[in-house]
Amino acid sequence: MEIGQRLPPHSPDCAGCGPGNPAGLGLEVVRTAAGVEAVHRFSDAQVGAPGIAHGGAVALAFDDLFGFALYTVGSLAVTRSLTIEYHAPFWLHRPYTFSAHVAQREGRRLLLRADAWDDAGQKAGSAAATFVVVSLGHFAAGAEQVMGRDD
Ligand SMILES: CCCCCCCCCCCCCCCC(=O)SCCNC(=O)CCNC(=O)[C@H](O)C(C)(C)COP(=O)(O)OP(=O)(O)OC[C@H]1O[C@@H](n2cnc3c(N)ncnc32)[C@H](O)[C@@H]1OP(=O)(O)O
Repeated sequence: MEIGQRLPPHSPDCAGCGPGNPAGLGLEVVRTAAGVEAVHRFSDAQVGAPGIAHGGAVALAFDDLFGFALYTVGSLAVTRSLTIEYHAPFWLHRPYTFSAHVAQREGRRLLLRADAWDDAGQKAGSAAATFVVVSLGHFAAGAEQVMGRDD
């Protein structure tokens, strides 16, 4: 993976980054020297209080970006805990730069950190997460369910 390279979505319909999910954020994520980065503008579909992105949508952006940071360590892992600090409102339609990296690894535990800045360079949020490394089998039951569905 080269610096600046666009990374592939987790799945076509991923709520964070899937291009086929009209209700998703549609994050476009690139590799950086330290980890991964995405510039995102929250839309009217992610509103909470008028003009401000819903905190859950902001958490989705952080969580999904952490999912991309896994590419930098080549491990398959899932979120076990996620903590968000909301330093300032995330205004709709304004660009925010999210960056994330893997800070530490202890056995199956990956400790991840992320920050988000507005276009004036003010920190709007930060996040910390514990991901736990899983095998491909972790996703098998969900994939079977999707393939067997006819609705
Ligand atoms: C068909 C193929 C399709 C493939 C397609 C692939 C797609 C690849 C997509 C990736 C996509 C990412 C997208 C964004 C990220 C999500 O959205 S992930 C989805 C949300 N997260 C989940 O659904 C996870 C649900 N939780 C679980 O399944 C289980 O709890 C887990 C996380 C697998 C862990 O269960 P477990 O394996 O039984 O592990 P457990 O023994 O509880 O803990 C493991 C270790 O972590 C430690 N630990 C547990 N909790 C904590 C904590 N809160 N703090 C610190 N340490 C902790 C434990 O102490 C233990 O440490 P060690 O004893 O090993 O030193």
